[in-house]
Amino acid sequence: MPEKGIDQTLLGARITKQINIQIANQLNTGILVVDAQLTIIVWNRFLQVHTGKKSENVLEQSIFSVFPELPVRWLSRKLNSVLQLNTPSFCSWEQRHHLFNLPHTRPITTDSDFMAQNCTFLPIVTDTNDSYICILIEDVTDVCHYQTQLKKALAELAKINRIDGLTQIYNRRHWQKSLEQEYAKARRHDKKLSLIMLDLDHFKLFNDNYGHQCGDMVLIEVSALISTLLRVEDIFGRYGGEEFAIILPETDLSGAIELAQRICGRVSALALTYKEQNVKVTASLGVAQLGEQEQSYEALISQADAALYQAKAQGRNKVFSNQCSSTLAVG
Ligand SMILES: Nc1nc2c(ncn2[C@@H]2O[C@H](COP(=O)(O)OP(=O)(O)OP(=O)(O)O)[C@@H](O)[C@H]2O)c(=O)[nH]1
Repeated sequence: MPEKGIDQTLLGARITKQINIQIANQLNTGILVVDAQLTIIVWNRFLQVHTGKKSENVLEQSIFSVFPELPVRWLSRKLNSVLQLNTPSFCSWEQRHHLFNLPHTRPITTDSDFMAQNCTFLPIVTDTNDSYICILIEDVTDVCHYQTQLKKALAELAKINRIDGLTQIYNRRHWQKSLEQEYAKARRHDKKLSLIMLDLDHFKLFNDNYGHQCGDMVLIEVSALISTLLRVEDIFGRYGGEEFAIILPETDLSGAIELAQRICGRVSALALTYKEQNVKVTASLGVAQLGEQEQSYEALISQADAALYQAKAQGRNKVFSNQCSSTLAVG
């Protein structure tokens, strides 16, 4: 009877071992077990398929000789802490895209030739008190690919949300939001803030005389030119059809007027051609500096707008500044 019991226990253990091996070989996850010296003890079919290395060629070998690409210092430290603390550890594809150079088998084009991996490091202690680490390598190439695509799409959407499609400068919504923030900053830190509103002169004539495409070309070229004249902190946006606006943080009125005059001169000197015809463009500009009396960013826009209106009324291709309700012609 006792002998039969021992036989059955041995048989049970053997069956359990075979079941475990078969499960390990059918899983779509790499299973790698190493001992305390980081020598490979278990190697499943997934790893055989993805490395092209059979178990007889890797068992009893150091993990670092089978995978020379592994970061030795980082992984040794990680595995040692798993052994010493007897707690699992994890490394996601977001931390390291892959640890093991296993080629991915997807027909999709991804940023890497290798399979993205989530790796789990599990401590195993046997009843004879021997320590091992089971490394599970999960193929997350699809997750990584679609998340990367999603991130790119979201970044593109965020850009579309901020950028004017025609001129590639900030659109009105983003520009106005920026002005609101700059206004609050200027008020909080008692800093200077100026604004330039710019409107192309008789712009309707470009469309009427040469067609809408010519009008679009003028808008693109003028905004590209102005972009080259600004500092990185300046915030340039398309306010309306042929109206542009520039926020000038930490800039006083004289600095803003100087810039506006430079822009006015450079726009009128712009040599544009459309279908072999010379196209002449000029702009009118209104400048305002934030003063005590403006209680909102909208009030600052109104000041610059009033100055722009004066520039138009006084014959165009001019810079006007409006401060403390006195209008000053500067162009
Ligand atoms: N091609 C083109 N035209 C636009 C665009 N947005 C607005 N416009 C045109 O810009 C013109 C603006 O005309 P107006 O507001 O009369 O101003 P203006 O002709 O520039 O005259 P002043 O501002 O008084 O000098 C209109 O004909 C609009 O159709 C655009 O994206 N592309």
